[in-house]
Amino acid sequence: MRLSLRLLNKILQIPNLCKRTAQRKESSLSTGRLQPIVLVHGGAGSIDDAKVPGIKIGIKRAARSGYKQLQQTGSVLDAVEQAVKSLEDDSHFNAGYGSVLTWEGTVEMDAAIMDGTEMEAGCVSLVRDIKHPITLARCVMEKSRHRYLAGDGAMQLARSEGFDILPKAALITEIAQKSLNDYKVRRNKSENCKLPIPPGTVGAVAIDAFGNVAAATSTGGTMGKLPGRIGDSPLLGAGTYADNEIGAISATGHGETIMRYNVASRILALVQHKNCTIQQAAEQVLQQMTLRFKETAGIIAIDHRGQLGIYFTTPRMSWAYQKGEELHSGIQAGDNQIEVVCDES
Ligand SMILES: NC(=O)C[C@H](N)C(=O)O
Repeated sequence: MRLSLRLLNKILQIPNLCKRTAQRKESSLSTGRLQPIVLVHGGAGSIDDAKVPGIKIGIKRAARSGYKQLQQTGSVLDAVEQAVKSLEDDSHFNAGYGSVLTWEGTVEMDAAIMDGTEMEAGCVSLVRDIKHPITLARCVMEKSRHRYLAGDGAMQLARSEGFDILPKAALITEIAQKSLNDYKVRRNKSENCKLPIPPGTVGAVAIDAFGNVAAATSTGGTMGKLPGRIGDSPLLGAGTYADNEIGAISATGHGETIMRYNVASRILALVQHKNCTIQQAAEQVLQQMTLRFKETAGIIAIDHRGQLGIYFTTPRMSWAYQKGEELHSGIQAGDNQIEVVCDES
């Protein structure tokens, strides 16, 4: 066992930067005394000041609606799905309604959901004309014999499971159309114009009182992407992951890099094998990724004891979480605004 861990660390080339703080605790599954938390993000990137107020409202609403769902059904999977649905409905975010457009002016969405208890997962890519790709991802997990469906096959499942298929262009907002037009103008002026990563991918992680965790991520991808392009969000171990023995993660940022660097797996490996806190692990992996690839990203994460990791190498990332009556939120490094909220239920 020792040998194989050493070997794994060598293969991953994990530097021993994190202190060994504690032995792994007994499974929290036996205690049932953790404080449930739902933590969400609304994408990492350069967020315009003008968009901040709307994003703040949407991100806090999503954390609260996921938390309420957790209280009602006790299911972390329901909680992350509900939080992400709330963000998919909100045009401030690049997921569901408000998704960015492909070079052809169409919407193609990716999503994944993962349950840390059974390590069950569902993923979809190249999904069109449905409001909630995250629910379709869950459907893949629960209703199909596969774990990942893309394109026509995913749409066929959506139809057979009774999803509303919206008229073409129903998910396209004026802002998304204008951003694509502007990008095409810039790109025509200079071939080298870098593909922008519009923030707004959304994600959620949650933990219940027993230490069960789940993760979910949903996105329209990158603006002006080629049709058929798939990002990191639906790839398990890159943009999304959950394992009750370690924790749950949702990532956002430059998908082509996050998938190559296997961001979620690397962070969880540091927590599991190096006794890093999830925050230390997130900082280390994202800083290394940014150094090596010159590309940026952000993550939200929760470990199996309910410790949080929130970190980004982009200028901003919107996030919020509810824990009991406390609603925490932020958008810039160092932010942590705390409000007390009371749910009527
Ligand atoms: N804004 C994002 O987070 C984009 C997403 N990671 C993708 O590459 O599809």
